[in-house]
Amino acid sequence: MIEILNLTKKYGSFTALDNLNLNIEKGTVFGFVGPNGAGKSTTFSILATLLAPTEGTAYINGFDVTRDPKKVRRHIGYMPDFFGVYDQLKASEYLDFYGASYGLGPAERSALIPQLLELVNLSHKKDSYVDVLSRGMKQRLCLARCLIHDPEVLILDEPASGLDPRARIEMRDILKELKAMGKTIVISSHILPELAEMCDELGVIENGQLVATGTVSAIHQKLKANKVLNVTVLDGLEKAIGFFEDDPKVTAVQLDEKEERAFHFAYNGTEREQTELLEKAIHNGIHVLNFSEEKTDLEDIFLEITKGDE
Ligand SMILES: Nc1ncnc2c1ncn2[C@@H]1O[C@H](COP(=O)(O)OP(=O)(O)OP(=O)(O)O)[C@@H](O)[C@H]1O
Repeated sequence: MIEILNLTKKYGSFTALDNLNLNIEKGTVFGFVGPNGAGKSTTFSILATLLAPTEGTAYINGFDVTRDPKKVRRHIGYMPDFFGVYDQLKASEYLDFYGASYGLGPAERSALIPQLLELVNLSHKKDSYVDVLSRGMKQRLCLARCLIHDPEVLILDEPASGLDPRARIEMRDILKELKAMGKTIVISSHILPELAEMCDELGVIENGQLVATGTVSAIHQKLKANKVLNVTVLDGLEKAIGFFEDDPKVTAVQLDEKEERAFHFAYNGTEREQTELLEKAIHNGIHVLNFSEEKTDLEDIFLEITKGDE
């Protein structure tokens, strides 16, 4: 559905996107995550046909964003990270205006607009002026605007930014509904846990390069290969450290600063090898009080993947 091929964007001598390659299948919710300035908006602007790449291109539904921008636009709904709303219009008039600019007739618009307002939970605000809506409501109205021509692909640049937790949940639920409707959704955020909840696949972007792609669990798994194990012993700390240091899959053994008798190390063995290591330790007379894996949450993973960023 979306194919990104060798996409590169330079601003003068600065490379904002560096040879991006990616395939996104129909019906996928794909999350682009990366720190500020990583290149998310640049990628989205190119996909939305608003910015020309320096090299490479992207295809949406088979149409080239550089050669066939008009056709591409028919297939996409784009929500930029910053958008203006017209303050002299009511919510329903705002959608009516956009519907008309997409060439929908009056009858079609008056049938569609209540449905869209309902989808984004704004039916009760149809007669409110757009400029007095809350930020979350404005974001949802903007999302409704993106849907007016029933595009197959939605390109949403940080749709949940600046929203409070409740508004985020509302936005997430709406995206779930859109996924259930079969839309292909590309969404960006610099908050990994927020994206992980609603995406099928993730691409981590840093300094214009895709540094990891895959399902949320695959990315998790990949990083878990370098897990950290914590060990506390009842006594014989030195003997215990010596024992673990001898294992070829153990590296970087370090004493715990906060707890006596405790240390941790990086471990790249499998789960089975990990259980065998514990059995062997006990067999060798190490009095193990605690043997546990340090929990890495998604934030840690994000920091780990993007640790090259300043
Ligand atoms: N018009 C421009 N001229 C020069 N540099 C630009 C321009 N637009 C973006 N950049 C630079 O390109 C890089 C990528 O910017 P981009 O807006 O794509 O990042 P982003 O991942 O969307 O960041 P954020 O999360 O802060 O929105 C940044 O270093 C930015 O300063």
